[in-house]
Order: sequence, then C-alpha cells, then structure tokens
Amino acid sequence: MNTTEVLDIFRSAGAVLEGHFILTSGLRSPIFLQKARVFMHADKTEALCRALAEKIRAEVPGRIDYVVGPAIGGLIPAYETSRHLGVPAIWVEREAGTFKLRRFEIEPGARVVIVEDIVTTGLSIRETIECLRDLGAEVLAAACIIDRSAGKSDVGVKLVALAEYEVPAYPADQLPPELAALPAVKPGSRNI
Ligand SMILES: O=P(O)(O)OC[C@H]1O[C@H](OP(=O)(O)OP(=O)(O)O)[C@H](O)[C@@H]1O
Ligand SMILES: O=C(O)c1cc(=O)[nH]c(=O)[nH]1
Ligand SMILES: [Mg+2]
Repeated sequence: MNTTEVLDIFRSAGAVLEGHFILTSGLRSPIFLQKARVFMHADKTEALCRALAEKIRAEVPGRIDYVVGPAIGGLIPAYETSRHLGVPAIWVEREAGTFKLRRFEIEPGARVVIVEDIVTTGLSIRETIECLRDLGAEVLAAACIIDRSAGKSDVGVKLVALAEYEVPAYPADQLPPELAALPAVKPGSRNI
C-alpha cells in the first residue's frame, strides 16, 4: 500500500481535518489526522495494519515477542498489526504524564516493536522507548501508519512508516496569520 492509498482511506473516513490544531508536541498545525475516524471502521483498519505488518516483516529481521502500542492512539493499530504478525499486543499508558507498562510484565531481553498511529516529532515514540528500555526490553524498531515528518523525525530506532505525508507544523509563537486567526483545539489525550 502506498501513501496515496493510505491517504485515500483517511479521506474516505473524514479523518483529514482542517483548522488550527495543538499537537501533542505543542506545535500547531492547520491539518490534523483524526485517526480515530479511521479506526472506527474494522475493514479500513484491517487493510492498513495488514500492510503495515507486511512492511515490518520485510524490514525488521528476527523474532518479535511483543508489539507495543502507546495509548491512546497506538492501541488499535498495535492490536490489529499484532494479529497479522501473530504475536501478542500490549500497551503503555500515561501515569502522571509518563508512559508506563501498567498492566503487563515482560521478560528482560524481550524483543519488541512499537506500533504507533501517527508520527510528528517522534516524541511519543522516544518516550515509549525509554519506558521499555528501563524494563530491559530490546526495541527492534518502531512503526506507524503515517509519518507526518516524512522521514525527518529521529525516533532513536528504525522507523517503518506505511505512509509519509509532510504536513506543516509551527511553534506557537511563529504562527502564520491565517492560522493565528482561527481558534485552537487540542484533539489528543496528552495532559488530560
Ligand atoms: O510524534 P509526536 O510529536 O509525539 O506526535 C504523535 C503522537 O501524537 C498523538 O498522540 P497524543 O498524545 O496526541 O494522544 P492520543 O494518542 O490520545 O491521540 C499520536 O497518537 C502520536 O502518539
Ligand atoms: O502530532 C500530533 O499530536 C498528531 C497529529 C495528527 O495529525 N494526528 C494525531 O493524532 N496527532
Ligand atoms: Mg498517541
């Protein structure tokens, strides 16, 4: 599946939103990919995650013990991708703002792949890697449905992206006037 096909699925679900959005990194953007509107459809999610699992298999050598999804956005794609990889899916979630593996135990040396929905700056994946390495896991790679940085974000491990779609994002004090004129909304769950 190529970037055009991935974006067609997002557009068919009404998931490409236009406005003034506050991203999890604090950056502001005129475009927000509301993945939840894709993941509400099992058939669309299955098609995306099947393709992502194939790309992971092709690009990440060796045994995978767990797929790890950063909550909330990573929960559904990690689960569906894990089904195609034939391995269990677990997740990290925020406790006082920091990602923790609250509900599971993994053995030291466990070989894991992180599966995210969207990458913008890579911050959420880097936070997930820190949590997993503190537990002794070996993070083989990270994967995502759409990389909004189009390969520019450094997540600290290999990043397998099903699609690369470069979207503008600005620091809050450097907004273009047309963006500053719109009320800002923050769709994600960080700090809630
Ligand atoms: O690469 P980054 O700059 O970290 O941005 C991408 C992250 O932002 C979103 O999560 P968010 O914290 O907004 O909450 P959500 O998972 O509940 O959507 C998305 O799910 C990624 O985890
Ligand atoms: O950077 C983000 O927070 C972000 C961007 C985006 O398009 N979609 C999303 O869920 N999060
Ligand atoms: Mg997220």
